Amino acid sequence: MVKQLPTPAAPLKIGTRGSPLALAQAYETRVRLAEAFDLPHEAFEIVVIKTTGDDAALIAKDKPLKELGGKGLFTKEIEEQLLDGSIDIAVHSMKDMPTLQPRGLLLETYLPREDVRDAFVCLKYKSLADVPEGAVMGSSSLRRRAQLAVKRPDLMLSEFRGNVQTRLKKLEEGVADATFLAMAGLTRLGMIGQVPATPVEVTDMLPAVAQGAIGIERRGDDSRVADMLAAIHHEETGQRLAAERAFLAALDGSCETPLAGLAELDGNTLRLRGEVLRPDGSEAINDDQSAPLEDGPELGREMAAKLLEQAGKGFFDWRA
Ligand SMILES: NCc1[nH]cc(CCC(=O)O)c1CC(=O)O
Repeated sequence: MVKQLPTPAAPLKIGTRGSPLALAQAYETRVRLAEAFDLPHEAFEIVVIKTTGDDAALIAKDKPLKELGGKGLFTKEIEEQLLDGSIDIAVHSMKDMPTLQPRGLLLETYLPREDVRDAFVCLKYKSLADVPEGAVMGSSSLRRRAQLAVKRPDLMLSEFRGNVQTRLKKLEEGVADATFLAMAGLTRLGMIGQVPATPVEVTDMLPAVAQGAIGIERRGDDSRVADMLAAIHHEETGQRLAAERAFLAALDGSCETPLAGLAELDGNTLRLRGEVLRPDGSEAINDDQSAPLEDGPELGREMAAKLLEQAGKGFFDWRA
């Protein structure tokens, strides 16, 4: 079969969730593809897919995500449509992606990574250090909750979710005094400067594995799409995520477990920082190692094994 580029008459279908951030990520993918192949934007159709995790009724309950069904909550319906050919590619926040994809699908194309840091978001105080004893922090992220519990055991924690706009509204309503959001999301939504957000250095709060990275999933046997995606793949982001996701996979974690990891490149050297925590903040174990770039995934696995060994008995009981 002759390989053909998409046309306005037969557009390539880009599947995405419908949240403002998910849409911004899908539009960015469309712009990069259109520019790489000098095609009109109409050659790419954005297809919005509702997932179980988007169900407003579930989100409103402010329950921990784990109780709502765990892995694949925001991806199952999208991957089904990718497998049955209703869409051709799917755009995801890599932070939310399990380390294994369903049979028949590949997730190996990454766009250039955004700011990896978390942002302290608060209408009253400039930084976490200014927050008075006993204040209420809103977060449903197990990682951020555990990291906060280590740093500021005096603060209260409340479940806090919804898209960025919803969370800001909750702050205005006084549901919580402050929260954390990823800088990447705020940047991609064009909200930097419009919301009271202060970046938190990674030495103060190590980000989630793959934070700030967009991944594009495809069918494994679709060579036309594979060739197209190769043109927009960002290799450095791929190398960093390979190390971080090897670390995550070896810890059997997901975005809903309290662990953090960040790989950075300096020439041909890859530096990996990793952290695992007890959910209540009573203990945090860290490591910081460097290796030749090509050994990134191996370093990720080794670091995971070392942290597991240090953690000792009972540390991971929260996973049961
Ligand atoms: N789990 C939700 C989620 N998944 C990706 C992002 C932000 C964008 C990113 O980190 O790439 C967010 C929201 C947040 O943490 O503020």
